[in-house]
Amino acid sequence: MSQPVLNVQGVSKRFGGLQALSGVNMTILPGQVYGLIGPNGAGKTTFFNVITGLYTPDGGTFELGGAPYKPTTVHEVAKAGIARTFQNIRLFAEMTALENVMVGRHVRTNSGLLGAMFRTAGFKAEEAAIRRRAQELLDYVGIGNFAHYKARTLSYGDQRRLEIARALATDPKLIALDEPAAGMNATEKVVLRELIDRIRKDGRTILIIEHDVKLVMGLCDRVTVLDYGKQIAEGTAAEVQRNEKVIEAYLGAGHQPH
Ligand SMILES: Nc1ncnc2c1ncn2[C@@H]1O[C@H](COP(=O)(O)OP(=O)(O)OP(=O)(O)O)[C@@H](O)[C@H]1O
Repeated sequence: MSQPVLNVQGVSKRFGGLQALSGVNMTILPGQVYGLIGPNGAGKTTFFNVITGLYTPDGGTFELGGAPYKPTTVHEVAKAGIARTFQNIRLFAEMTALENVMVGRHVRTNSGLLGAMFRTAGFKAEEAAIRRRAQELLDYVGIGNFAHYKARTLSYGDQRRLEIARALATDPKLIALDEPAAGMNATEKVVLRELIDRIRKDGRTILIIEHDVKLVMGLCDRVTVLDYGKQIAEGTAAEVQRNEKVIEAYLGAGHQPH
């Protein structure tokens, strides 16, 4: 078996009296699209926030590409190789699409602050390379024509694609998408699905939280289901879909996986 991209075991997180995550395990192999689903309040966002350094876990072990990593700060996690998008889009609204992606790329650059201040030759060459790469990524996600538009002027679907481009700019080992289809219409969802498929085909590994169960089932190689912070099922989309506990959790929450 190939080395997992992400291997986390026993992840726990408590908020006061609420056990938001209890002993969650996840192993994601290279090239997989891995889905994380569950009813509202199940702990999906908390899990994302823990593995990406936004929340400090109460317990758990964390490995990325076979090496332990400490999910202590967002910056450290980005450097270690996880890039994420957010349920509530977080772009620099007044910056252009291109600039937003360039910011993402800076995680991987060498010229330090002094280089930037004195605009050294090395800095300028690096900046030009970053700009080229950022434009390529905008083209890749299908919004290359909007490179010079301010992020806030883009449509909702395009802002989500811009977030994906920015995440890709860090050359992540794992790209974590937090409800990428939220608020999208049916046509935008089809385009998103094609994009995620393409990202996978290009050798990336993807973790995705998604409420649209149909999208998850069509896209994911494996799926984990959380309910009240506990992992109630893990397996292929087909296995998870016919799991009694999963059906019950969704029926109890008033909606059914289909
Ligand atoms: N910062 C926080 N402080 C206190 N409680 C929190 C915090 N973040 C999440 N919780 C609680 O932890 C539980 C899990 O929430 P979480 O947002 O992870 O669920 P979710 O599965 O992402 O839900 P949704 O699908 O609605 O986004 C909920 O009961 C929530 O109220």
